[in-house]
Formats: sequence, C-alpha cells, structure tokens
Amino acid sequence: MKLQKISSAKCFDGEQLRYVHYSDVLQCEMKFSIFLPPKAKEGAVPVIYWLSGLTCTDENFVTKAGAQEYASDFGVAIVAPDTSPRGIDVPDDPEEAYDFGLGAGFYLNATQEPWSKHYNMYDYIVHELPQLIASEFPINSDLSSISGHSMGGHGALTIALKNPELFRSVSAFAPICSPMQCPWGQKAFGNYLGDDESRWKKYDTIELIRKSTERLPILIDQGDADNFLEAQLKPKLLEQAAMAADYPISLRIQSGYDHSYFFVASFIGEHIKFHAKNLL
Ligand SMILES: N[C@@H](CCC(=O)N[C@@H](CS)C(=O)NCC(=O)O)C(=O)O
Repeated sequence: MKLQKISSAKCFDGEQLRYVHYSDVLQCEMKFSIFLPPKAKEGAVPVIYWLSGLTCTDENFVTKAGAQEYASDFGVAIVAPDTSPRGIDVPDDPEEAYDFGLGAGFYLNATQEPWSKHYNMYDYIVHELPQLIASEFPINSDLSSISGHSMGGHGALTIALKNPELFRSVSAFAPICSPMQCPWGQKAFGNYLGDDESRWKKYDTIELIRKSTERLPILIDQGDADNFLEAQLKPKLLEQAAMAADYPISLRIQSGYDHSYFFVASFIGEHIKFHAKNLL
C-alpha cells in the first residue's frame, strides 16, 4: 500500500487531511495527518513537522491545538505523524503502561529485542516520512521546521540537533529535556536501547546540545503549573547545558499553565509565527 486517503475536511480555506500507508522502516501500517494551507494550491509551501507526546496519535494535535488558522495565515503545511508503530504484530509494554510501547516510541531506533523490528521512529521521522511527503504533496522540503510536545518535544529537539541541515528552526512545548535523567526516559531507553547508558546519549537533548557545532533558532515554552515539570521535564537542565555550550535558546516559563493541549493551544500561534519567520 503506497498512500490511501482516510479523510479530508476544508479548514480555514485549506485542507485537513488524514492518510494511511505502509512503512518499510516500522514494518506496519501508519497513519498521519497533514494540513495544507490555501497557498498550497498555487505551489510548494514550507512544512512544520509536529511530534506529539505520550498516549497520542496523529489526531490529538489536529483536533486540540487549533494550529490550522495560523498555518493557513502563514502559508505553511503541518505534518503530524503517530507516536509509535501500530498494529497487532507490534509489541507493547507487558503491563500496558502509557509511558512505554504503543503511543510511546520516543523517536529513536530501538536496538533491543523484541522492540527493534518495529520501533524505529527516528528513521521514520527523519527519512521515510519526509520522502513520502515530498513526493506526494506540494511541499518544499528545503523549508522544514520541527516542533513537538513533551515526548514529542524531546523528539523535535533531538532530531533537529542531530540533523541541523534539515531544519530551519525547532520549537517545543514542555519537552522531556533529558530522558537519561528522568523516569519516563530511563524506562524507555533501558528497554529500547539496553542497559549501556553510553548508547542513550545520542537521543538526549542535554548530551546533544553540549556537542552541537551548528546553531538553530530554538523556542521552548514550559508551563509552571505542569505536574510533570520537576520529575520528568527538567527544563533547568537544558537551560544550564545551553548556557554552558554557548547555544542561545529562548526558554519561556509560562505562569499558571499545565501540561495539557490547552497550554499548547495558548501558544501554538506564536510557535507557528516563529517558524514562519525562519521559513519564509
Ligand atoms: N496519561 C498520563 C499522561 C499522559 C499525557 O499527559 N500525555 C500528554 C503528552 S505527554 C498528551 O498530550 N495527552 C493527550 C491529550 O491530552 O490529548 C497520565 O495520566 O499521567
């Protein structure tokens, strides 16, 4: 199966679309959503990749963030993939916990059995999906940015830091700043990558920012009423690492906001404007 449309709806003069295709790197069928602004009718437009957090599919962002109005105004497409491989053949956390397995792919390539066959979200987001998008949609892939929420914020930051030539800018909402130093990340990395923590470093924003030679524009928003702030997200670690590496980042602590999509919806317009400034 190459690419099949599941649904389409007119939205702010553009189109909100949903597709299913077979992924070779994940070895399963995958769904993704794409918003095309009205400008895409005239020619290729820039694109923002959006990576969602734990428990999400491609649909949470599309239905809750309210991004389409801004993407329509700025003339950028938004691609929202799923957060893990899917299907009855794909192994899940034996305890069916929300923070590992299905809905929790952590945007890495797993090296450990039984995860390594399907859990290759890094290759899917960096290689397979952009190639498919470029070949099937009016997208200028030389003009790409990336953003995400929570686990997806970790995904956006690590993928951009590892591939600065592919992106004009990166932003994140409440990202997991150092998976190596929090329970969500330690559980996922231990299972997907094995016990040798030296192998975890290539998927940890703090470790990557220390070694970065390129400088991408980075915008991060974090609510101070987020119940995952202290135990899981730890933006102070990122602020310190960025300062030590002389890597300028804009980290904004937003008073009273929690971890939900109400927080994302409150600032998504500013994030799209930030990316548009770097893309247009
Ligand atoms: N289910 C978990 C929290 C999971 C969670 O907050 N997921 C965030 C991303 S880390 C999310 O976007 N959830 C889906 C949604 O709000 O639509 C819990 O109850 O502790």
